[in-house]
Amino acid sequence: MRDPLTGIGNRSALHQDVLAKRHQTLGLILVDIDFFKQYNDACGHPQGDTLLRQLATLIGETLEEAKLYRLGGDEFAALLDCPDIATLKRYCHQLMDGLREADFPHPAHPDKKGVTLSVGGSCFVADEATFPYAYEAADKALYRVKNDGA
Ligand SMILES: Nc1nc2c(ncn2[C@@H]2O[C@H](COP(=O)(O)OP(=O)(O)OP(=O)(O)O)[C@@H](O)[C@H]2O)c(=O)[nH]1
Repeated sequence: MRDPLTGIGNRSALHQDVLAKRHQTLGLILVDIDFFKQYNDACGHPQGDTLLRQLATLIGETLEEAKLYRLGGDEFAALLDCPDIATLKRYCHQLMDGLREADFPHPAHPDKKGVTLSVGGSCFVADEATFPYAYEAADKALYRVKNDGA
């Protein structure tokens, strides 16, 4: 249940890990690369693959406590123990700080920035019934950020 490109877990692994942590309070952080299509078009698909691997490493290094997953395409997830929203926010800031420090170039970024990520998260008590809602909340938060151009 690993993603062959990055070696981290895949979507099924995320579901399995949530169920294994039933009744625990968890944070789910979803991460999506901005303008990845343009990155591939400008740098080539193999370099796009390299960026995906580099980001998997970066997310792992900046969120040491988390388990990581590639959900498909340019989407990643991190799952970690998280007692409250303040902790979740701290983790999200930690990730964005790590990305700024890494300063990956993106030659076709429309805002002439390096690689940027959209990040959204939610806290939930793990259960098969709560997970879909937690996922939807994190996904909505991510797309609010993406649409704001943050
Ligand atoms: N290099 C590489 N590219 C991939 C892989 N899987 C998906 N993609 C590419 O990821 C891109 C995702 O495109 P979109 O979903 O439009 O995402 P985006 O360009 O980041 O758009 P925004 O998120 O709205 O900024 C597509 O061009 C896919 O071809 C992969 O394994 N390797």
